[in-house]
Amino acid sequence: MGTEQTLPILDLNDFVRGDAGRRAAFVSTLRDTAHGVGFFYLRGFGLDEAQARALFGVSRAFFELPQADKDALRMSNSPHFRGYTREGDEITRGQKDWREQIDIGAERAVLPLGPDDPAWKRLQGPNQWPDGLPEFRLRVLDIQAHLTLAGQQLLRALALALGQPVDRFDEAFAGTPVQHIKLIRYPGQEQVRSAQGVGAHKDSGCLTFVLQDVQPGLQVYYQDRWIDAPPLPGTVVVNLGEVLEILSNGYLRATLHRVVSPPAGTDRLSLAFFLSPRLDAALPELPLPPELARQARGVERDPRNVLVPHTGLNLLKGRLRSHADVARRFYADVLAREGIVLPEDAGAYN
Ligand SMILES: O=C(O)CCC(=O)C(=O)O
Ligand SMILES: [Fe+2]
Repeated sequence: MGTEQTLPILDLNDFVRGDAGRRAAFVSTLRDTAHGVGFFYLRGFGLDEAQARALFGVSRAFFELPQADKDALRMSNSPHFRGYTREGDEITRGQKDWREQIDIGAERAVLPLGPDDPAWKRLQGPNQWPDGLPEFRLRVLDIQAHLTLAGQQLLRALALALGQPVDRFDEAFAGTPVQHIKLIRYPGQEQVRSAQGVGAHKDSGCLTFVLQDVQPGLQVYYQDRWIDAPPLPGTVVVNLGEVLEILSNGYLRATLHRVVSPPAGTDRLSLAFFLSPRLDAALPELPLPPELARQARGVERDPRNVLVPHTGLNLLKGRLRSHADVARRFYADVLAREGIVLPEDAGAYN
């Protein structure tokens, strides 16, 4: 279980506004952390504590809506994988996850689709917003914008940390990157049949930011033990996904993590933000300098989730597997063409 060990804390202002010395120190700590535990707290990411509290205020207002109102926004309405998922409808490693959530992307119009256009173009489109909660939409889009900027800065620092030109990732993340938010509520243990808020997993994309309300529960697997990552005011937790691990031949680490359901009588709110390149971006290669290449660990590839060097295709494959109901309803042609077999119940989380 948890130990006294804590994750490093970085301040993004050191990189964005610092002098040469602070910038260099930030890049060096980021390199060690992203190669080591793969998880850290970040300050100075553009959102103050009051804004974070207000976000969780509207998040709670959403989850307290009558079940029928939430179900009206269910994800299976949306070919873009946006919307509400009930507790227990998501599975990680064969076990149900006990959390309810709403998935929200960038608010963009659907892309015009010709008969020969690739299926991943269907991922872009509008969100499903709750009626009567105008502040919900404002707060969520605001935090999406802040975390996107922070992510773009962090990627510049990561490029330097990996001995690349500072703009190595700029183009892939410019303009219309994929900005996927999940607002999540984990019910207390008296209401759930296991303590699995979300089972142990690695995130599949590039960068993940987790903003937590007041309840702990997030744990990170490092050096054969689970380290607690409780909420720390003024910070967001950042971790790396499998795409960065693969692009760096395992120099960067996508770390296993999970959420333990909160104690009986409580619940836990969090927001996870997954930043990926533009749908049409090819993933940039990272030829590492020799001193880093020597420390690259290689990648453990998961035969159930083979990554291809294209963002839209990768994301679509992950989403089809996670949300079988949406897949069957809107992507039957893709399932047939690609020979994808979905699990009977819900999809496997990835
Ligand atoms: O809720 C959290 O603290 C983390 C959620 C998470 O790891 C995920 O959704 O990928
Ligand atoms: Fe995760």
